[in-house]
Amino acid sequence: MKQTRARGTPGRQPQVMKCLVSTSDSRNLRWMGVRSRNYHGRKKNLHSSITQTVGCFVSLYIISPKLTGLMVVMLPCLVGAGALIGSFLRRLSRKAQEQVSKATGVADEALGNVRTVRAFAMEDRELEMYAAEVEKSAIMNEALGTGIAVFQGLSNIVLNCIVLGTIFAGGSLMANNDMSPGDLMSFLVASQTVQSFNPPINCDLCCLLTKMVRGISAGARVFEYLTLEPSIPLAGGERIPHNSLTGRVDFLNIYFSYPTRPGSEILRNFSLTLRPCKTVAIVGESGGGKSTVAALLERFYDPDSGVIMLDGLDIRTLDPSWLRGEVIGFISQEPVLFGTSVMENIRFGKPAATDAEVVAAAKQANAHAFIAGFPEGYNTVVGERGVTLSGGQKQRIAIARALIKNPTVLILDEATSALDAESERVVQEALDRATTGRTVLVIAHRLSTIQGADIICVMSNGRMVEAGTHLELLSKGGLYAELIRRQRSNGQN
Ligand SMILES: Nc1ncnc2c1ncn2[C@@H]1O[C@H](COP(=O)(O)OP(=O)(O)OP(=O)(O)O)[C@@H](O)[C@H]1O
Repeated sequence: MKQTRARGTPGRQPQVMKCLVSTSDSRNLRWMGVRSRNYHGRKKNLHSSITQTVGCFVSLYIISPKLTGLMVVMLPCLVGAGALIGSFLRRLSRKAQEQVSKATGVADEALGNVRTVRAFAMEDRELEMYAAEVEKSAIMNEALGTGIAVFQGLSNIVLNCIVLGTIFAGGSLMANNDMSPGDLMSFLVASQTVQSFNPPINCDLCCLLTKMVRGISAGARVFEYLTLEPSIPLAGGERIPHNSLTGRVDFLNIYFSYPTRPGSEILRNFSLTLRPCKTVAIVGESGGGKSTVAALLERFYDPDSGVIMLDGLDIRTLDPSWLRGEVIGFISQEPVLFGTSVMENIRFGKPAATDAEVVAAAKQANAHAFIAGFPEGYNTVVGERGVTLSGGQKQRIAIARALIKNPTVLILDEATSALDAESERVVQEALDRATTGRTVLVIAHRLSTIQGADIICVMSNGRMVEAGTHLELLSKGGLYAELIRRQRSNGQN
């Protein structure tokens, strides 16, 4: 009896029963492979545990060959049934894990491409997609949790029945004088040694508690982010009726520094007017603040002082989701595509677009021919971030995505600078077609691409230092002429 109490808490329910029950819990989990990492962690103790178990069975056989025989017959049946249910739960667990990865993938893609998502005012749709994936994951994990709970409960009942069955069978043997009371007690005590193969349940509870504490602290950070309010609201404000929108944009005396670098002023007293249906190009040295002008127009940030107006209205009074989703089209140097089909990528610009509208936008962007050449046409999946497409193809899909919403204002942020000469020609052709009849802001490094712009603005240190047509600026012999000279001497056009 002394030995029986050695591993448990004295004075609690019969030790043999407790040991067998606790054995069942850890064994259940191991059968299911749910705690396979812990199992591998205990590999070192495996040899000694096996030796202990074999020794235990030998002792049981010496005490009562009949009871041991009964145990040897019953155990494989139970292990078999457990393995079957365990493999089912493992499959369920794998599917639940895959679903969690899928949900994480959706979030990862949306957060990784947050500028594109915001530029198309698609935050709500991305949120809905993520919520749907998380919901599926929750359902699967609930089913898995229920499965594990039912399995554990059943196992505990079965193992308790084994103890009772052993006592019953032992009692019958005692009645026939085939076994002494002492032998039965020894048999019950020896059988508990099997549990040394597995840690007791309180160890599982400790692990669970540790995980819970870790989960709570990790969750606190998530909730912290969830309660953050964007400094610029995503929606709400005035909208200008489409038929009266001209697309005139005025930047008036803008001063701006990024919130993360409050001391460094990127734009200083910057003023610029984009006239309806005209193309304005911004050029200048790298880091001069050209892309920042586009970011302010998209209202990714608000200026520290000064006003940006659309058709005479301060854009801070306008609905940001309408401004980004319907008025402004944005094409960047590195087109960001999502890991869905070509059709869905183009439709990202206008979720309600029909298939015919998608095809029309693709034709306008010089993309229809190569898309139609794919075996699956518009249903071709472009891979994560469009890896299965060339730079020029990705850019033309991005142009189609921007054009499908028929934007009044189009921003091209170095849209062809990452392309080779041939791709640039095809993309430029698409852009020339796309810019007709819209207010266009072009940000360019390669000066050869903007020589036809109605106005070219030259920026330096956050200010506009020159403005005029290509010929006017060349004849002026200022910074623009110097930039042209530098590019020519570097072998660029
Ligand atoms: N999100 C940001 N947070 C803080 N600083 C930024 C951020 N984005 C840009 N900057 C800084 O603002 C300055 C202007 O950047 P911007 O991208 O507007 O220049 P650019 O003229 O477009 O340059 P390039 O021609 O190289 O693209 C740079 O010094 C840059 O480091």
